[in-house]
Amino acid sequence: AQPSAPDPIPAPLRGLEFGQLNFLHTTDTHGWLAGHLQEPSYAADWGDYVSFATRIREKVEARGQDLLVIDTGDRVEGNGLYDSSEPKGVYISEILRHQPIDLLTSGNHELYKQNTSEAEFFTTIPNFRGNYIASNIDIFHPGTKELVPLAPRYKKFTTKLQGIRITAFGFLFDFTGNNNRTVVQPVEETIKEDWFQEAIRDKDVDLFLVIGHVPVKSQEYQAIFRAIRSLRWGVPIQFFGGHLHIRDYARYDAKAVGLASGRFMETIGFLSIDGLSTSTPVFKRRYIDNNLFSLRHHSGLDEDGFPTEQGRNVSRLIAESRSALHLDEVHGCAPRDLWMSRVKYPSNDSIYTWLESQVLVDSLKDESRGDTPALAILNTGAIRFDIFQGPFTQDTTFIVSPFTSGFRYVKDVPYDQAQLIVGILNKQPQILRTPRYSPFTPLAPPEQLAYSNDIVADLTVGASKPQQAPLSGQEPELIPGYTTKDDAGTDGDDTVHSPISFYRVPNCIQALVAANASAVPETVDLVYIDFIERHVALAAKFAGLDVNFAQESEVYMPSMTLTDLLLDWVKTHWKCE
Ligand SMILES: Nc1ccn([C@@H]2O[C@H](COP(=O)(O)O)[C@@H](O)[C@H]2O)c(=O)n1
Ligand SMILES: [Zn+2]
Ligand SMILES: [Zn+2]
Repeated sequence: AQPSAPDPIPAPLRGLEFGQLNFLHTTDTHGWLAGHLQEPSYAADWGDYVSFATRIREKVEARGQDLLVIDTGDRVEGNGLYDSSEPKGVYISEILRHQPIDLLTSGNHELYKQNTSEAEFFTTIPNFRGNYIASNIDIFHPGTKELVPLAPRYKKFTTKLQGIRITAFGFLFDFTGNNNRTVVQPVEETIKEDWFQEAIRDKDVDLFLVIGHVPVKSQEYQAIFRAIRSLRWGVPIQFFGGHLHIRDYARYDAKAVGLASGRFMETIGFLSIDGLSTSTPVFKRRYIDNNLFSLRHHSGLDEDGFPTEQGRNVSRLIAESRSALHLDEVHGCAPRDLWMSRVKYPSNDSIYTWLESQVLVDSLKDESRGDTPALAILNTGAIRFDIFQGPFTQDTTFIVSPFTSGFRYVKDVPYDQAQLIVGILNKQPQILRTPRYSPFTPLAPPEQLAYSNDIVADLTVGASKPQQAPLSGQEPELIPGYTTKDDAGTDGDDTVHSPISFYRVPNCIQALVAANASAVPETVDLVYIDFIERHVALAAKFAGLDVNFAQESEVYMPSMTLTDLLLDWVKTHWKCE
């Protein structure tokens, strides 16, 4: 049976302040279109979002105002609904298209693999007829082999009710890990192109709208802001961003702001602009917790009035898709919660400590290498979500570890030098993982940024697994969750939460896998996830190793991915009572 999403939770809410032009924004949904089945705060699904967007549109249009719905990429990779189908993504693209999205663009995850970028080209882009923009991405057309824009570079349009004239761009940050059938032009170069320079010289524009898979506090957005502002000092500029998986709001000047709306369908971003043509436009932002209590409240409708027929159909489609994919099939039962950053690393409840000390030690072994000890290095970014105590399902498998990266190794490397590599990788700034905060937020001197076990106390951070809303005595107890601090202050979240502590996580972890755990080996097989090969190769050089990775590395445990390794371990070790 399909488990139903947890009941909505009553909590103190801040309302939406509508304006002349209103936006709803999602980013980095990573396939979580079924919502969070184990977390009441984020349990609404894409069907509920379809109903919500309709209800908000009805509300603002009744006041003569306009609504635009935006998505800024990374719609793929990270959830069983996307990753467990063959081919990947077939259910997701069918579900996504039922939300009328006015403007959307690509994230880096749409470009890691050739299949994924071609699915964008042949399915998602046609599904959103004319609304998908790709200002700095090209693709080699799979038929003609010619290099062509992935989608139109920009779009000029007017809004439905007020005829607001908008020129919209859609950018990806300066990403270099894309597959070789695509080309990502650095933003700083794209903005010198004639088409961009002409577009920003157009005088008949009331608003420049820049959507992108780009952090709102980034050099890329600063460059776009400067390019537009240097020519068009009086025109408002609205940015929507993503990629860092955080809630964030940036104020570039009195007429230019940017909003980032979190990750994994936890957040629906809301933004309104009033007084567009005045010298002092007013911007209001809200980060909505994606649950039915919030969505109904902001729509001003109850359980019966809120859902639309279309929304209900999409929720049904999601349930049917999950069923077809057997996402609720239980592979084992986790005996306790394991956290990515809610506890210190290393510690008993750290998912990374569990990986190092149990999963890798028990399961990493290439039969062809006999008893040769291995030193295994993983990037912490390969793990995407916490594990909650209880059933570990087919869905959990991909939620925790969606990527198809396998292992590679270099034989017989001196252990003394190999064991230095992880330390070198962890001295780098955030590579190989998504930082939970903006790199522009001053946190600590740079030398301390690499990795320390300090609590990250007052950051804009995400929440995991909020408790049920306990009401004791007169005072409602707050539910732990997002307590966002951004350029407009601390009142952005719709739900008033108590804060959650987060701890820094290193870029990489390592485990020594050896038959005789107490002996220090002379040489080891240096094993690593193939995704991080170029970083490991560079760090190995710094460690004094003379290894040509392109020539000397080989596949370790052929056709075994980290996902397979984890799942096998869970099936063997986490039996349900
Ligand atoms: N095969 C892969 C692909 C990605 N990663 C990790 O994901 C990070 C990027 O994800 P965003 O959602 O933040 O764009 C990347 O930095 C890696 O940490 C991976 O491990 N393996
Ligand atoms: Zn992402
Ligand atoms: Zn991203």
